[in-house]
Amino acid sequence: MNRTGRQSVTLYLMAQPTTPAVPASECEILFSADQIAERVKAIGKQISDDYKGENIVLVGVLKGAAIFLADLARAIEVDNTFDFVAVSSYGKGKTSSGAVKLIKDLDTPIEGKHVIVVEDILDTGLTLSYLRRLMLQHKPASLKIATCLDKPERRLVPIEADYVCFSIPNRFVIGYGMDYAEKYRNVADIRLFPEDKA
Ligand SMILES: O=P(O)(O)OC[C@H]1O[C@H](OP(=O)(O)OP(=O)(O)O)[C@H](O)[C@@H]1O
Ligand code: HPA
Ligand SMILES: [Mg+2]
Repeated sequence: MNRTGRQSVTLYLMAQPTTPAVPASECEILFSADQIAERVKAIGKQISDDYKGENIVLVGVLKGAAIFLADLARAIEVDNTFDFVAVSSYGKGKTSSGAVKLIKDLDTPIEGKHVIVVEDILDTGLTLSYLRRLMLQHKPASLKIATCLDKPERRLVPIEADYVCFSIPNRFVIGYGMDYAEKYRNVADIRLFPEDKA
């Protein structure tokens, strides 16, 4: 690379937003791993009762829902398989256009199946209302939504989940699959990210 190229790489790297240097241990615990496990077990039991004798397809929304889905699938006592979709949303901050795009589709058809879309968090509702509309086009036998967290104060579109582990106030959370700038997904508890660092 010539001298000019090297200089522009340096400038580019300097312009990148820095990832937060907040250790997870400094973020207040909202729900401990034990509290989460207890609620996931209860929701798993509720789903098992509601779908007795049926097969269920759990559809996880990458990446946030991966950890909740892994735990929920094992807490459900009726036969279940799982699949994943991924979406990308544009400008989810103050400049949100509300546009959501599918970037990974289902691997297996869900027509005639009992489907539960699994999310880590229901926030503005834009992701799940887009996915609900999309899933219904595939003509499942039934369609429900399970979310680990619900942040109802933030809703921009009307949508409710059928199964909710915890309802939370309007605070940014990390852990148990949820990220800030892709970090903290592996944190076992659900923690409050400090307002002044977000
Ligand atoms: O109700 P909404 O306002 O649409 O927000 C909820 C969605 O936002 C987060 O995903 P994100 O798109 O950040 O991607 P990720 O799952 O890979 O973290 C979260 O995992 C939900 O999928
Ligand atoms: O509070 C949150 N934390 C992480 N990801 C999110 N996506 C929507 N709300 C949140
Ligand atoms: Mg997500």
